Amino acid sequence: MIEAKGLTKRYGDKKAVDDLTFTVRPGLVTGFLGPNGAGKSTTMRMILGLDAPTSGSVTVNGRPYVKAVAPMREVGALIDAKAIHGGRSAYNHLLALAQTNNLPRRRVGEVLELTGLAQVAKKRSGGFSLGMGQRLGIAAALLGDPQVLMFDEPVNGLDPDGIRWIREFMRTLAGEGRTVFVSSHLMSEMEHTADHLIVIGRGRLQADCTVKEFIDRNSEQSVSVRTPDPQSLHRLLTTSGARVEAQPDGAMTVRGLPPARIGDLAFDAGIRVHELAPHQASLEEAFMEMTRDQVEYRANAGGPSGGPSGGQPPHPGGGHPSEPAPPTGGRRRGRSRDTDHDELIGA
Ligand SMILES: Nc1ncnc2c1ncn2[C@@H]1O[C@H](COP(=O)(O)OP(=O)(O)OP(=O)(O)O)[C@@H](O)[C@H]1O
Repeated sequence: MIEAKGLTKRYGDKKAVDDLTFTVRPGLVTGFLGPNGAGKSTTMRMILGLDAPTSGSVTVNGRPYVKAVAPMREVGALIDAKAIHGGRSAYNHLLALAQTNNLPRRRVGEVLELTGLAQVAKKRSGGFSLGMGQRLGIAAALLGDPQVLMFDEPVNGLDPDGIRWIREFMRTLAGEGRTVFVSSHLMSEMEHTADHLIVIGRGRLQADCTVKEFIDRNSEQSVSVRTPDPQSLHRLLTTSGARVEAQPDGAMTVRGLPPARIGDLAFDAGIRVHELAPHQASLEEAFMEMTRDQVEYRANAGGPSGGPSGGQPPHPGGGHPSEPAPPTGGRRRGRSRDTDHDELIGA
């Protein structure tokens, strides 16, 4: 269990983390979401005792993590998978960690098996693909068989197989009763992985709820309707209080009325309906809606973002650019998820 109370971190006059209070519970995958610069990495660093809070506190299993007697048995963390000695084999890397942390040698073999690295255990880790590197980072996190696991952007840059593997692995770890806390900017990924969400924006807590609650609160359901008589239905629905938007493919998107009411109104007016399809917003759409005023860095139309890329590990000693981005316009649709999101968060 991770508990933050009034957790605050200031850098000069900037509050990177601002009065965060939340609990990350065992047996669940808790997604930690926020646009670039929201304060996710700073929060994770404070949980691990790598940064000291300006005020407030955070505990792991009831104690500040720096006071843990056997740190690797309490928390396993994947913060920067590239932080390994490339000349060492996976086996030797894990063995060195086990020996310096007083963990049994047999755990090395066990975590290599668990993460599917047993076959390549004797190969130099410098030659590993990104996905194998992530597996090795996860193997290291599991070495002490900890109850609490923290992953900072674990699927960043992975191919679909690698993403699926990590997703299923996290679900298994939570299924074993462990606390799994994972930051990500890939909303579509979190939608399938997380049970619970903690969302922050500009350092402040924005939401602490289930994925479904978050979507319900931050998006409006719409209904796609097709009819051979669009003009009449458009008029009817508008006079009944709906907002109707004609789509280029002939369908209309209706907001403000539930599907059953739309069907009843059309039936009563003798208007045929050929399609009536409710659209549930995705987590990404709900997230965009909620955080559109809180995005700190964004790609310029003419070039790459001045901000850091999503999923960067903590910024050792280096500051971010400090230009706040202006609020975006309305919600945009009909584009690829990743393009849309990357542009918004400046990844
Ligand atoms: N060492 C530092 N010195 C000064 N400012 C910092 C430092 N580290 C972080 N910040 C600032 O704190 C804020 C939060 O940064 P943080 O890296 O925690 O956000 P994040 O949500 O993890 O974003 P990203 O996904 O870009 O890593 C940003 O405005 C950043 O500029």
